[in-house]
Parts: sequence; C-alpha cells; structure tokens
Amino acid sequence: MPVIEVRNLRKHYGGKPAVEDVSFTVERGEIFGILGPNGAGKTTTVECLEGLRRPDGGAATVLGLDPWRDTAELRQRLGVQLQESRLPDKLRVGEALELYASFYRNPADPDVLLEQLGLSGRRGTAYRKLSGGQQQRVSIALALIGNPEVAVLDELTTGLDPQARRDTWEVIEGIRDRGVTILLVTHFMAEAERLCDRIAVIDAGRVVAVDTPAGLVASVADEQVIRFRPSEPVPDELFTGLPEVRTVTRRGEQVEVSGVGNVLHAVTSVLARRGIVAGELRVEQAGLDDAFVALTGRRIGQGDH
Ligand SMILES: Nc1ncnc2c1ncn2[C@@H]1O[C@H](COP(=O)(O)OP(=O)(O)OP(=O)(O)O)[C@@H](O)[C@H]1O
Repeated sequence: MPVIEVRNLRKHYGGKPAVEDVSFTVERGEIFGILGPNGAGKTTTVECLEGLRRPDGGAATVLGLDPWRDTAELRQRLGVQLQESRLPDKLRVGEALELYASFYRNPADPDVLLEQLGLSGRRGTAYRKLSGGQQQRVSIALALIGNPEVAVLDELTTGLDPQARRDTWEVIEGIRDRGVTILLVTHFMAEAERLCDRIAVIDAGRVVAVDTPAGLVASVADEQVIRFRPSEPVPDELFTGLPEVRTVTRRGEQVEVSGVGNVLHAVTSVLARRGIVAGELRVEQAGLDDAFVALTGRRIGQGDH
C-alpha cells in the first residue's frame, strides 16, 4: 500500500482555484518531491495531507488514514516542518525539543536527535542566537521528534547559503536511510535533482508530470539550450519563428534559446543575417531546469546554481 495516495485533489479559496487536479502516490522509503513555481498549489496540497485543510474534491490518504477525519491519529505518525517555522526567541533548543516531544506517544530522544542533526552543542542556546542553518535544523528536529513514519518538509532550504543547503541535504538523506518517507516541497531544481527519488511537477494547480529526475530530463534529452549575450537587443520573435526553437527565455541581458535538431545553426544564422554578434555563446544539453520549462513553459529556481 502506498504511504501517501492523492487522487484528483481539488481545493478552491473563495471560488479561486488553488489546486485543480492533483494525483500522485508515494511509496514507503521514498523521498518524493513536489516541485513548482510560487502559487502552483504545493503548500495547499500538503496542507490537505496534513489535515490542516479540507479538500473540496478528490481524495487523499496518508498511512491509510483520512487526514481530515483521522487528524489526531495522523498527527502522531506524520512529522511536519512548517514553512518559515519560528519559535519564541528566548526558548532554548533543548526546551523546544522537550516541549514538542511531550505532544507524542512515542517521541524520539531529544539528545539523540540533536546529535544526529549536528546540534548537540546547542542544547542550551536560545533559538534566536542560532544561525539560519542551525534554526533550519531545529525545525527539522521538531518535525522528527515524534518519531514519524512520514515527514513533510516544506521549503526546506529557502534562505540558506549554499553550504548550509548542502549540509541540510545530507541530513535529509540520513533521515531517509533510517526509513522515514519524506515528502519534500521545493522550488529549487538542484535540491529536487539531488534528493528526490521521484518528483511531481505541479503548475497552476495541476500535476504536469510525475517521474524520476532522470526520467524528466530524458523527456527533453534531444533538447539543447543556447545561451548568449547579443551585441544589440533582439526580439523573441526572431527565434520563436524558427521551427527548431521551442522556448526563448531571458535572464537580464542574456538570451536562452532551447530547441531541437540543428537549433544552434538556425539561431546563429538568423543572428548573422542581422549582423548581431552572440557574445559568451554557450551550448548545453538540457537538464531538469529545462525539463521544467518544457513542461510548464516557465522557469523557476533562478539563482539555484
Ligand atoms: N488561505 C488562502 N486564501 C486564499 N488564497 C490562498 C490561500 N492560500 C493560498 N492561496 C492561493 O492559492 C494559490 C496556491 O497557493 P499555494 O500556497 O498552495 O502555492 P505554492 O505552490 O505553495 O506557492 P509558494 O511556493 O509561494 O508557497 C495561490 O494563488 C495563492 O495565492
């Protein structure tokens, strides 16, 4: 039996759709990613799984339980890291863990958990005195203090520097190795690619693909991405009219053209005819980032390189 099963989930806020049609299943021991741009409906989906919101349509079960009806039972078995979870500034790390442990039937040993998360020296430190990465690890510890079978981690590494982010990824892999199934909400491509066994790509309240990171990349494997800085402004239409071109995106002055076949020749020819020089020209095979653009027509995870 899957650990999480979501079928045609739907949730509207005041008539406005947040989740239109979301279906996926998560198997025991997986790190399953929900990837999508801001406002895609990721948080609403996981809030339905946590019993915090009642779906308007469809069905969801977690560990065979109905999150809305069996909330009390589910809370004992599901760990939740809240988005931007904040604790009272003066609360010490050890106190926070003891407090949260008291909510559970069968809590983890706070000292063991702090050791596993590299926080054993911080037991007596006030929450506000911790670095961003340490605060994040405390919020992960709080999600795990009830010894959950499933943990939902929402925007795990948002706001962390690259080193703290990599350290956190190692922590998550360690938790999975202990047998905890993890549902990871993210808009960072590198995070999804590195950590997730499978990913549901969500856009505008709908699942547009569910696959392994490699499978998602393979779906655009014949695609190339050309990046360059034109010597003068060029309109998108110059490229979008070419049969080889799929998408045109811009990052500041840089133009990114993705396409298939001999797209490089097509792009450089059209530029040459106009006497435009393509500075800093680079050609790359498609990655998860590009698979996402191909699936949704949009780019997310900027700055995540
Ligand atoms: N309580 C609410 N009341 C009304 N609208 C809401 C509420 N919560 C979310 N929304 C809207 O529902 C849509 C989906 O939001 P949701 O937070 O689920 O997306 P998300 O993918 O998690 O985005 P983010 O990455 O920004 O958290 C958005 O358009 C959002 O503005």
